[in-house]
Amino acid sequence: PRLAAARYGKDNIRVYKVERDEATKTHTVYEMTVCVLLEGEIDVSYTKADNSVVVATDTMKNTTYIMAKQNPVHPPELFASILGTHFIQTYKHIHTAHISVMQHRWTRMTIDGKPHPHSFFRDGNEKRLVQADVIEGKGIEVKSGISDLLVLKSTGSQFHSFVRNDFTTLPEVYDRILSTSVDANWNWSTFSSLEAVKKSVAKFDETWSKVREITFRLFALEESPSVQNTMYKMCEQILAAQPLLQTVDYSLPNKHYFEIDLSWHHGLKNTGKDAEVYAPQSDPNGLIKCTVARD
Ligand SMILES: O=c1[nH]c(=O)c2nn[nH]c2[nH]1
Repeated sequence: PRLAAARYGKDNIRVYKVERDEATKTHTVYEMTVCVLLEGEIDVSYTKADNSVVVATDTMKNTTYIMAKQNPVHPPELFASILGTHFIQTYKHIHTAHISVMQHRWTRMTIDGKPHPHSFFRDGNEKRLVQADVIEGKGIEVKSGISDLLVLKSTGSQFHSFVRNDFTTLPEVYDRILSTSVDANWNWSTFSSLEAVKKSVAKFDETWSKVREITFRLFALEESPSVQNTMYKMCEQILAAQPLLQTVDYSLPNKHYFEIDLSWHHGLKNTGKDAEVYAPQSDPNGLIKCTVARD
């Protein structure tokens, strides 16, 4: 047998950083979970028990904290690129660094109508994601994303005219609840170096905001004929908004809410246009995926 592939590192490195503005006494906080996985001339550590090539995963954890201290941790695309570049520059036998960053939400509190200088709350389970693959001799491949952005609309969604046969029971519907948890990713054209990432640094927050805005607007405003069509339109608009993106992909679970027929209770109407009380379903759920390319 031969070692066909190998990468190793430290996962679930939790990092918090506070930036203190001395002039305004305002703090900004960031919290993220980092994964570092390295590739290179490391085979002998697997095949020959030769640890001379092993950068300990503990060292990677230490390095992550030091780099977070000495560099900006936001936007996460920049920090991931800095961290990955450090590894391939510092260890000549390491040729690829896979860095993933999951940024958690700390949204500033508004107290008496004013943004509070150092108080925040976790407004949702939504995460901002980055996967940066720093590849020696090639450049930096950056994939940005959001996950766990849970949305619901109480009408403005339909699903009909689908295949109907002797396996089909789903009724045609012209007015339904639509709920999903958005996992979206957008892939940047390869950056030639860390310098190129730094030149584009303003684009990362800008694009993340644009993706959220487009997702919310289309979700809310579209009379959705299906999850498929609405997510395709989101991807189209995101590609149009940022020329540096090559592909956009969405993965949307369909979180179903079933009508409850209560007519057995003295004829109580609660279906169709009279439906008000529904049974949210945890499973099974639809799962609709797509990748849209620019070309
Ligand atoms: O938007 C939808 N797409 C589908 O493919 C589907 N299948 N059942 N319900 C559905 N809703």
